[in-house]
Amino acid sequence: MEAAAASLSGSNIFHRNYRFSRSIIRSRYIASGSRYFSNSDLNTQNHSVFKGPNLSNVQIQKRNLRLQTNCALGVCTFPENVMGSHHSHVVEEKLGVLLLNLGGPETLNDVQPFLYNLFADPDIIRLPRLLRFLQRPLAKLISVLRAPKSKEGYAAIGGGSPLRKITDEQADALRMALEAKNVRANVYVGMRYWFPFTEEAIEQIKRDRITKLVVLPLYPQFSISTTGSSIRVLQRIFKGDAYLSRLPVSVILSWYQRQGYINSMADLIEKELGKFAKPEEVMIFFSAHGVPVSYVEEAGDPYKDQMEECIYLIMQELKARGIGNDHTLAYQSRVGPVQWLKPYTDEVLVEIGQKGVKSLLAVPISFVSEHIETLEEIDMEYKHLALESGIKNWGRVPALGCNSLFISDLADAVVEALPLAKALSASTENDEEAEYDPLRYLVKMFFGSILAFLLLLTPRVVLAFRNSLF
Ligand SMILES: C=CC1=C(C)c2cc3[nH]c(cc4nc(cc5[nH]c(cc1n2)c(C)c5CCC(=O)O)C(CCC(=O)O)=C4C)c(C)c3C=C
Ligand SMILES: [Fe+2]
Repeated sequence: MEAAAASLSGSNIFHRNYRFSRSIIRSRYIASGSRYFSNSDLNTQNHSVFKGPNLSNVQIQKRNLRLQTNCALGVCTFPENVMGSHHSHVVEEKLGVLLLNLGGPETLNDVQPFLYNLFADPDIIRLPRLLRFLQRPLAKLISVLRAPKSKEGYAAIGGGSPLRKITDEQADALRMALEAKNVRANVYVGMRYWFPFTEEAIEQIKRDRITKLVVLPLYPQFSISTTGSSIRVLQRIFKGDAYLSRLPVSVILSWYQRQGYINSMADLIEKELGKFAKPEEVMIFFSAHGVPVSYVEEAGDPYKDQMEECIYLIMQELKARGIGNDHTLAYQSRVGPVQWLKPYTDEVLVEIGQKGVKSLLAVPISFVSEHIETLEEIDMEYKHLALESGIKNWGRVPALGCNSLFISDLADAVVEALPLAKALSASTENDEEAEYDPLRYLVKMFFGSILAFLLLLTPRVVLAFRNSLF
């Protein structure tokens, strides 16, 4: 988020279907094709100067357009809450930082309702508009079917997700890092699918009479399914709320390109490489959480591009330190019968094992806390698969968690976002979401359940789900 919010005009850089249109976000994504980053727009060190290998001018131009999504939102105001700054305001400024995260079940009994919340999210299962009435019945069905497999995973890591505890620790660490930079702030945690829900965090923010808010999703790269989904929730909550719609807010959409984050990832990799007998022979294996291909190709999700750039930047940093190992990127954790981003982690592990790679360092890249997909999927399933496929020496980079360089960099990101805070003044024009009507909801649920049930009896669907869900 080292970018400033330059001109906030025009259409959306997410092409075609995916639009944050009815939202706070729409008008603030920068889209003017002719506008390239100027030095005053961005910290050019990490953005306009960056050139990936073998990119044509058109690609670079496209890439720069995409990079503009990294800009924080809003303009003006000043860091009144920076301790020691002088101002003549009568109302005392109270800064809030809202950390957004996914959330995870804390007990095995939470698993099915957690999965229901996840699959009921239209940014996770993206149904065509005409079929949206099926969302909740489908979510119910899929969550019930998926729960046994998920429960096994959570049982294997101690009976629940560690995400809440880790995120709370990160919130605390961030508050202290801000304080060390003379910025006093309340730091809140808002989860998308489990407690403490984003709605609860916002309620607390209102009770605390926060006067300026920085929203910081704990996902380094932007995806429709993660940051995008959480921002939609914020839009819904802010809309129509007199206090919230006037609250100056700055949203940090992605921060994978920040030097502090890149350096702390490089530090972790360098340290883990040092544990191998022959560090230079180790393949660095980045494993990112996948998303369905349609997100990227049809909905314009910048996730894949940002992931590739992120890895490029980390490898550049390692190269600058004299570390020139081979590396590769693959995508893990696919769910359901659709195509996900390739290559798939499990397939690549087998392939490189068979090709004779003997030492491998797994680097989880899309998330900054330990969770089921690092502790169970990578540490157990993928490690087993890799060793079976001929890899002899296995290592895994820990998630960043409360790494002090990393947290300090997040604190810098917050400070940089402060002057960009702007009231979101939610617009209701063209609102797609129908007002809540209980009768309409019941009718939808009834017919939706019947349809979902019939759909599930279709032999093709039965087969697809059996292979991919359980
Ligand atoms: C950047 C990170 C993530 C992306 C992108 C993402 C997309 C995505 N996820 C699912 C389905 C599931 N995800 C689940 C757990 C889960 N997902 C992420 C991160 C991203 N998801 C994390 C960190 C976690 C773990 C949370 C925890 O409890 O520790 C699960 C539940 C676990 C399981 O059953 O495997 C599901 C299901 C989809 C469909 C999707 C994109 C469309
Ligand atoms: Fe996920």
